[in-house]
Amino acid sequence: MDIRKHSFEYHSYPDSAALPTADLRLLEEAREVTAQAYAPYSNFYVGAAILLANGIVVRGTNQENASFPAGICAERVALSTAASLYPGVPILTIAVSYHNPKGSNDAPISPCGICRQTLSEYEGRQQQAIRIIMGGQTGKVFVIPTIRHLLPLGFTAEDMQ
Ligand SMILES: O=c1ccn([C@H]2C[C@H](O)[C@@H](CO)O2)c(=O)[nH]1
Ligand SMILES: [Zn+2]
Repeated sequence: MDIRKHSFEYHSYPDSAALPTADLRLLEEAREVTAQAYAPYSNFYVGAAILLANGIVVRGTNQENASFPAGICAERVALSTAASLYPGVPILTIAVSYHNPKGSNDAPISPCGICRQTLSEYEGRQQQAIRIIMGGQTGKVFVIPTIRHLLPLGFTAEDMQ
């Protein structure tokens, strides 16, 4: 038996003003697009903005449903849209933000388990890291260099070979 350990490094910025310009721009898009979310059940409005290698930004929002499990997160809406409109174009970075009208908006949120699995699949397919920027409307911002860090010991296509 041996003991193994996972740890990872990421950047934590005190607020978005400290971000490199391109990252700030992408986070601003994620913040902005929260206004297009359809979240009448949770009232938690999430926005995602994906920067593609061709320079195009694709945005997505959470889309809820009266049948709750049919709802889909902003990250997966943005990923599916990017892959459908620009197949084969690598994803460089995804920024995720939210608007929580009844609570606080000043801390980063991190993707749910299903989105981590989905993000991992896209990262695996393109064989190039996807960076992820997480931030609220204000406050601290985290920048994580690869999705791999968010899903240690994740299940992948290789496990079925
Ligand atoms: O990273 C996240 C976390 C939550 N949600 C959505 C799912 C649901 O519509 C609402 C509350 O969980 O926020 C996202 O879109 N992305
Ligand atoms: Zn999710």
